[in-house]
Amino acid sequence: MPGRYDYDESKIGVRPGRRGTRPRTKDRPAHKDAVIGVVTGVDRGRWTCLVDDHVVTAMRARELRRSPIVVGDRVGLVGDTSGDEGTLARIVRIEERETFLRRTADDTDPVERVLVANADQLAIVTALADPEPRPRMVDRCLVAAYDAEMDPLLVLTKADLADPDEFMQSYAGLDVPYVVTQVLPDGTIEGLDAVHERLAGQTTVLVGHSGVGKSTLVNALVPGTHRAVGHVNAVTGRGRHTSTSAVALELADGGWVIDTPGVRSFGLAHVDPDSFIDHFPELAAGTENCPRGCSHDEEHCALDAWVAQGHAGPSGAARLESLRRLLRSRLGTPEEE
Ligand SMILES: Nc1nc2c(ncn2[C@@H]2O[C@H](COP(=O)(O)OP(=O)(O)OP(=O)(O)O)[C@@H](O)[C@H]2O)c(=O)[nH]1
Ligand SMILES: [Zn+2]
Repeated sequence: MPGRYDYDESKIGVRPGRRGTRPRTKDRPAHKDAVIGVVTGVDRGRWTCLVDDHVVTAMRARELRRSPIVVGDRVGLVGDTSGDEGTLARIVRIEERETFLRRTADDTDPVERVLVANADQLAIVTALADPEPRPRMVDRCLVAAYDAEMDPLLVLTKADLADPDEFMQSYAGLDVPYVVTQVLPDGTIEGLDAVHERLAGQTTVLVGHSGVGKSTLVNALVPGTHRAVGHVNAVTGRGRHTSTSAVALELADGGWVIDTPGVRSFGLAHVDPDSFIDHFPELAAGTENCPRGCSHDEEHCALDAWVAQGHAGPSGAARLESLRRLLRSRLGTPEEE
């Protein structure tokens, strides 16, 4: 399956880089010469875009001044799109996003932000020890993935330090796929093949707290990227904040990984609780008897009876508990993690 960043002419309606072949429809954008690129990096007012197979640096047109343009966005580019040294193209439009990962405004950041566009998988990287896993953060990431209509994947690192079974027990009620990795004494990563398999052909955003081994993983997945590998601070258990801006990296066997060093957690106030009931189909039908506006985490919720009557199968109770945990995680703040 092609990744979302591969050009699909049926969707975009233009042939990137080839002029004069686009259909002349009446809602044709103003910039008829624009070529389509994919944003792979953003740094201080400059966007790095991939156009066909070459890299173009671009600025944002004045009329888009207020529009966030994020990694993964497909954009229309005009001006010098040669990508030659010293050239600068101009982004004149943003194509409609298929998905977007966002976070709500919170105490530390007053603006709701789109973090990454058009990705289809969210890999939540968690060390099994050093630093200790943070289940609340994982739950919040799961909710963010559901909200963004992205598939979650748990990547459990440092299996040399702790057994994954205990951690995974708390996810028994959720059908979240997971892979387990560990760095071997010779520096190779056990479990890397399984990670490759999960990432192949997908556009995957990697999130995780500092020090979990995310950079180590990215360097192994995309050799030659040289993501800075930090050291876990013995006192705080946190790694150094060594890398700063999100970047999309192409996998050799198809697909993309997007590393998001700045993203450690999600404010989730924007998330509609009804949006993730859909991820629990065997419970969703049971909500029909709920009182109007039921939060599904209250006394009169009909789901308790639904599960007790066996409608949700043998794992119904565990699933309901997981659903409620996610519902509650939405109400907390990232600071409580
Ligand atoms: N024991 C053990 N250590 C690991 C493993 N993977 C990574 N590490 C170490 O964990 C530390 C942090 O790894 P990084 O790859 O820098 O972690 P990160 O998540 O990218 O952290 P930041 O760069 O701070 O965002 C480094 O000292 C790594 O060598 C593993 O599987 N086992
Ligand atoms: Zn309910």
